Amino acid sequence: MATGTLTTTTTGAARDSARTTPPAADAGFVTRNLTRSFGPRQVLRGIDLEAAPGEFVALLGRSGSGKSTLLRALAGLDAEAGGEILVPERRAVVFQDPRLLPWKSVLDNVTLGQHGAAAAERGRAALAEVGLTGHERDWPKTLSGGEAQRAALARALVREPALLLLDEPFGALDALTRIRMHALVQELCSRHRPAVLLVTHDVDEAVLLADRVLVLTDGHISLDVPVELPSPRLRGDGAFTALRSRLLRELGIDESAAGAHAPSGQPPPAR
Ligand SMILES: Nc1ncnc2c1ncn2[C@@H]1O[C@H](COP(=O)(O)OP(=O)(O)OP(=O)(O)O)[C@@H](O)[C@H]1O
Repeated sequence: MATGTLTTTTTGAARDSARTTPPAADAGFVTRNLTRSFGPRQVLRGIDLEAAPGEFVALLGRSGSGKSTLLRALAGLDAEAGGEILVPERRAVVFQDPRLLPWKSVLDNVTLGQHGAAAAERGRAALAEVGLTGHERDWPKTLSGGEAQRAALARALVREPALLLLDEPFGALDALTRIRMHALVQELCSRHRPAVLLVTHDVDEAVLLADRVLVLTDGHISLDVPVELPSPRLRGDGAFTALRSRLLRELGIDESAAGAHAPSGQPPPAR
């Protein structure tokens, strides 16, 4: 998947401030001095980030640290964020709940906003990619939680995003479905190569899926580490465990309280 042209959004408080030089045009996304406050509380305190096209970045942080706030700013859903955001025009978001329109068929949800035979064909192809062939004419309420989330992924894919924003997309799924979704997202991302920002509270998930893991603490990126593990990545493998321990420490989570690595696929949350 090609990276789209980056669009610059200078938002919020920084709207009138001096503009900085645009980044290299091949960046996946860029933020400069990204800030966001809610009343007196400054949640994002000037975040500078840059991700390469096709890079899979996971964002960890304790509950309320501002992960979703950062993702919403990148999605263009927050007009009040301050600083500079450079993102491709073609971007898509998948949230924890699938947000399918109940009065539209699964296929019509996937192709929402797109019309004609070519759009329907792309929608059917995206549904096939997520294993939902045969469900095109179904109503969303007849899908299981995992199927609905796969439909939401298809809706994102059909837009051929250069940037895919995932906000705890597996959070509401049972352990087995979550493992299957991990495999599906890995496969789809290796095929389409969007830049990805995955917001999660799940340390194991971040280490399993990402090329790079960030930890958000007190409004700053307190840790930014590449995930350099042999493939396939195995929970319980020495390097996996070492990185997991480092991330848990950064999150201030007692490893014994977090438990051993979780073969059940239900890793400890960073809460
Ligand atoms: N619209 C809003 N109005 C007021 N406060 C908000 C708003 N959105 C977020 N916040 C506050 O900003 C902080 C960060 O919220 P955010 O949802 O980004 O955290 P998070 O790291 O994604 O948390 P979690 O892991 O629990 O989902 C929280 O204290 C939250 O209450």
